[in-house]
Amino acid sequence: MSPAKCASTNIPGPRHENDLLYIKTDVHTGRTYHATDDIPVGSTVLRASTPYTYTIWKQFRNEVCAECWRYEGGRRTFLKQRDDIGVTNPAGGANRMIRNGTRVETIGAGLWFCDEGCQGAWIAREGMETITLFRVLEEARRKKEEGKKKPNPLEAAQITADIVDQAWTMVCDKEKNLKERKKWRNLQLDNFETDMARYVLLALIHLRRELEEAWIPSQNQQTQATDACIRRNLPTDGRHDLRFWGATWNDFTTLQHNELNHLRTYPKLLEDQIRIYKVLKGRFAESNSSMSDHKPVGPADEGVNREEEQNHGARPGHHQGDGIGKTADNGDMLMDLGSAITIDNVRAIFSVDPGNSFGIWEVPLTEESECLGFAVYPRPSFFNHHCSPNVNKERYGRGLAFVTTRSVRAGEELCISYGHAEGMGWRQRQKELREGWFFECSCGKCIVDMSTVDEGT
Ligand SMILES: C[S@@+](CC[C@H](N)C(=O)[O-])C[C@H]1O[C@@H](n2cnc3c(N)ncnc32)[C@H](O)[C@@H]1O
Repeated sequence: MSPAKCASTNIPGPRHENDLLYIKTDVHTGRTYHATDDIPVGSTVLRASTPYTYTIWKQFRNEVCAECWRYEGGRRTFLKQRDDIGVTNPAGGANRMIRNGTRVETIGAGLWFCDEGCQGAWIAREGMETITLFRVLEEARRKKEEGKKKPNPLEAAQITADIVDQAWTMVCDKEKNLKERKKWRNLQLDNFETDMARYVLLALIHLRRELEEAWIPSQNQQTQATDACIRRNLPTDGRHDLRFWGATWNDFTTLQHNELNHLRTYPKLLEDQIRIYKVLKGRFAESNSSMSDHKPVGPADEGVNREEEQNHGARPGHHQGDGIGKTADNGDMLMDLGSAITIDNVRAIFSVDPGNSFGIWEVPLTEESECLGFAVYPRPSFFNHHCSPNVNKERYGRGLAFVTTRSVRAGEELCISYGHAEGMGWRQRQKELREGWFFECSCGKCIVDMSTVDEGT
């Protein structure tokens, strides 16, 4: 693959997407995009350069570039950079550089990159501290997958709004008990839960940054941002600002919430979500959290260096703190996530995922493409579904472009297809959309097909 394919921000199309679209609310299908003017076939009507939050599944994590999402059918040789390894650290506090001739590793943050360009771009947007936060979360990942001890998971029929509220109220009550909360620091997550926790954590980090009026990127982050932009021939200010994640928390949370539908379909998820909340609260929002205690681990558990641990048990510049102003191993200040990790926020993040997220599909898209993860892009989530859509979604790196597949008249609704509806009969399409996206499709094609459908079609 040529380097140009790594340029995730290089998406064709207009910069001011709202010139072509407006949102109108329909009583049956909610908010939906319409064309402001006649639009020719092949026009990009909307693009999103990066999701607000996303996750790449663990099984693909070391095969996919964390920045441009390049994937080569499981080959790994193109992934030259990992986490923040090799990143120049003006603060001088790096813990995983070459020390006494030995590479010192801590547990990985689970980020691999094609090259320094992709690594720099990721760091420019997310900040070095996000790597440290991911590393802390990865420490909660169970080393071995175990069968879960969940004797009596709720049945779908038992899931009601009251039951879900009650379950979270119990968590809220337990949270008041210091002894109970201390236990949360050591809770572990299985692979699926950790992957979901990464999705939640990234959204919380973005929220926290937004709230943190006083948050000023460190000199190190600014240098990284500027370098990455220069390398990619991008402007060094404005759009590629450190605070740019494609949308705001408000954009993200105004998406349709689907908590109840989702939990009714997968009742077991309620326990997973609660466990994830406890882990996030326990590790990122408690005094003396594992962020402060973040240490190298031993060779038996992923490239450990015991000597390093002994020598640097209490590393310089490393607070055993109260969650505020902790210092990361790289010298940057770690943000305090405590105020962002609330039950309401975590529930909102979970309830936006179903029905709004886009699968991160291997490109070029074929029948055999792998689904590498999922991502939520707030603006594109206002596209409604149509079984014969007039807009197609194309992935460019971590960005999406939405392109008309035929000419569209001013005022016409612009729709994409959520799944692989093409070629399916009406009943099958309805079933897929009901089970996967929780709605009865009332697109123009379904209305026509419903009236002409034969029994059993
Ligand atoms: C990704 S959101 C699209 C934006 C949504 N209309 C809103 O107001 O937020 C998906 C939701 O839109 C509605 N929707 C989308 N396409 C639809 C269709 N063809 N028929 C009925 N409802 C649809 C359903 O409520 C679905 O859960």
